[in-house]
Amino acid sequence: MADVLSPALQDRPAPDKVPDVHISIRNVEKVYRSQRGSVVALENVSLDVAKGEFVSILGPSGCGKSTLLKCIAGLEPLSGGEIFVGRQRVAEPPKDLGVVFQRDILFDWRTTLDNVLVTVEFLGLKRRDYEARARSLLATYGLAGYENRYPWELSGGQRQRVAICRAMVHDPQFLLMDEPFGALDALTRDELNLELQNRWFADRKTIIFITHGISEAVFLSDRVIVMGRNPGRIIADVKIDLPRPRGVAVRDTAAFTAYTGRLRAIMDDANAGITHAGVLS
Ligand SMILES: Nc1ncnc2c1ncn2[C@@H]1O[C@H](COP(=O)(O)OP(=O)(O)OP(=O)(O)O)[C@@H](O)[C@H]1O
Repeated sequence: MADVLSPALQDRPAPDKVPDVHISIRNVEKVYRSQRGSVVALENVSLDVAKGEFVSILGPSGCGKSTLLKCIAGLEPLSGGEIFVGRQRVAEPPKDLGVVFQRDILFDWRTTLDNVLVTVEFLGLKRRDYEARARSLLATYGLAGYENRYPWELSGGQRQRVAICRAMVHDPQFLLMDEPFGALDALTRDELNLELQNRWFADRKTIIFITHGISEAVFLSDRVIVMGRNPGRIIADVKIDLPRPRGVAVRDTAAFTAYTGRLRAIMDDANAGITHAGVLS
């Protein structure tokens, strides 16, 4: 984990000239303006995510993690810079995208299966073409037999599994996850981390995962990005070089502890407002 300066992203070739870059965030600025003044939520944020890569974003509250995610998802207009998903410059929500939010936002009047198929309806796709996949995804996430239950009949962990199935039902190539397990108890969170990792290992979707959990980020990720605040910006980019697939026992290894220790120190600096001159690799 040597400290090295990364090459300036603006000096790299255009995203459509780099075949394995899936998401390219280039010099992104986001300013929220209101009658009470302006908030610079993101300043000069640049990040490339490769196809099939699992990248987590850590950072103190208010550093712009959710804003960045909404910009990638085409849900917030940029104040500057540009974002590419594949060869497409993001101007509206990309179809090839699944999003999971911290709160599952299931519709109470819809069954589990109908909640999963919401995405298909929203995208104007034919429900019958996706029903078998929806059932199979639910089975993969341990929800076979729950297809006709309503959200209020499910536990928090089960609801979040439904939300993940809903994000994946149209087989998108990339997933954005905003603290999807933040509201769950530690045991359920561990279980879902393991499931997500195994699923990712099989599918190799490109995933950007926001979390406050350092251990969760190290466990799941190929790289962990740390953001600082005022203004929101990237202060570190740490490659997690641990063998895959990872079992829970990896957390007891010295290498894992070294990563969490290093990231905790960077997070402490971020909380204290200390700026890192370079980017870690
Ligand atoms: N719609 C908005 N209008 C004005 N300011 C906003 C808006 N949304 C977010 N902000 C501000 O932008 C900054 C970044 O917010 P954001 O929600 O992206 O941070 P975050 O890192 O996701 O925080 P948390 O970890 O607490 O969820 C904060 O200062 C926040 O107050």
